[in-house]
Amino acid sequence: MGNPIRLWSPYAFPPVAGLAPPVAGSSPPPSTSGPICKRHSPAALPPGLFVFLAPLLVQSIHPLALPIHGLARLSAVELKRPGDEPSCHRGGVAALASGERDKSRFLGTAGAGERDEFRFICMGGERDNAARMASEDTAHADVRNVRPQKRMAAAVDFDDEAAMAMFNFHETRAGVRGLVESGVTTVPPLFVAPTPPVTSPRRFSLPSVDLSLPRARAAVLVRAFARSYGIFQVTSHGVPPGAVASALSAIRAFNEQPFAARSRFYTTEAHASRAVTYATVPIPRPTDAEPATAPLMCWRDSLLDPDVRGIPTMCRDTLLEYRYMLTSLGWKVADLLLEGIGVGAERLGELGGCLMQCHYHPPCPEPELVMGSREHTDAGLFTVLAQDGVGGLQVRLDDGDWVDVAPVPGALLVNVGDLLKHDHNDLQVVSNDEYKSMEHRVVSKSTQEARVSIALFFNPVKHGKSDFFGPLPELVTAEKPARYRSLTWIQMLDNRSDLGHAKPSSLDHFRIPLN
Ligand SMILES: O=C(O)CCC(=O)C(=O)O
Ligand SMILES: [Fe+2]
Repeated sequence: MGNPIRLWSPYAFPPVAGLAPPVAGSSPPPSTSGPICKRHSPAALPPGLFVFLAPLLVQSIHPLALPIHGLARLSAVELKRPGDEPSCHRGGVAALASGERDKSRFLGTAGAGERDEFRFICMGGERDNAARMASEDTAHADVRNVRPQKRMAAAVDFDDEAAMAMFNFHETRAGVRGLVESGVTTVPPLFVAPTPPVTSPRRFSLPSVDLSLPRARAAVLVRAFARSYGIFQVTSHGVPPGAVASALSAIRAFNEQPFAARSRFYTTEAHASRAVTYATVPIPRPTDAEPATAPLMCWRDSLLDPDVRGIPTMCRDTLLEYRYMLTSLGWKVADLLLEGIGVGAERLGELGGCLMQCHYHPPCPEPELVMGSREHTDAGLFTVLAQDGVGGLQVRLDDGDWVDVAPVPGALLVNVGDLLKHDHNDLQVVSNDEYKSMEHRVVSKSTQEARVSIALFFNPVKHGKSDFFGPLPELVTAEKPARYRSLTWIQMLDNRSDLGHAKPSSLDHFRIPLN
């Protein structure tokens, strides 16, 4: 089989040096993420040409693919198993490429997601068809619970070309770094931000807390900065600078290995037996304003949630050590955040969910056109972030301006998440709006240098259907009534997937209007 990438449309990707198709059985099935987007201009490719090329394309990208005729539209359904608790904290995205049966043959597999949902993207079939096919083809799903995915049902018209381009991109298993290696001089359309990110020239210094200060003083500062910004940096945090530098270097080294070595890890699926997902995953933003756009892929490759079993050996020890140290720092920060709102540290319970995401932002030939990470707030309790010296992280100030957060050697960033949970109480929700979560994003700053960052998300340990978070009772008074209804982690994530990860926050859905 030749190179699986065909230069067939403006969305096509150039060949990647050394690229070989995955060997059947040696790697997970091809997968593509399922952002939610609407149909956009069909003018990019004459429909006749598309129909003509589609069978060739599908055959060329997967050995099992059979010709299909009339690749008309994409459909999606979401399946949920009733009563299931979320089993892992990962986005569950599955891919289906169409094939023989009713033009909807299952080629990808379903990924168990953070809400045990399965999202199928079927090419060539209508939604009902997709639902039927999905229920026939997977043993995981309860047919009675097949329901059209909320937004996709309304805007199911994924753009065929864009979705196909995404499929192709993932098929290369080479990531964004692969594009750069192939010598692209322009950014493929899938990565072009609908609105190029604008940076305000204003200088912004991130507030800083020296953790070697007396505890009471540190708590006052943490409180002040968590209230006014929702993001601050910590110094004298006890994590040796060498440990941070080594972790960042290990991620760089992993991503800069030759294609053959790194592509083994490339998958967009959450794999039970491989707790690492190395992929470029778009952050969907269903609320994107008209004109509708194709899914925006971020200019980055990420190792998501590397757990002991899955971390590539070349960076395993370094990352585990880093994670261990950062977890103790996380405890310290959690203590201070709670103390800052007058809640005893003994109420902290267990900070169970720690999720690590290691981002590699390759240099970009047209940095002004891409997003390294789309604008968003973090969902959980808080995040501790390490970045190298390249820069690109930005925060949105209250007046809407996006400003650079210049990297400070040795400092780590703390970012308050939407949900500061404690036991059955809880953050911005728990803290009854004492703290805020700040919108942030990453832009590309360099045509030459790759940027590396590692985010460690501290999430609620209990995230079942009966684990409700709400404002801590001691923070609710006659003067300051509860600002949020109680919610579960699942409801929170559902709202994020419906309403996007950026502000106005999906949290607003749970806000109690003040008279
Ligand atoms: O890469 C960064 O600096 C930020 C990453 C981030 O915001 C995230 O992973 O949530
Ligand atoms: Fe973030």
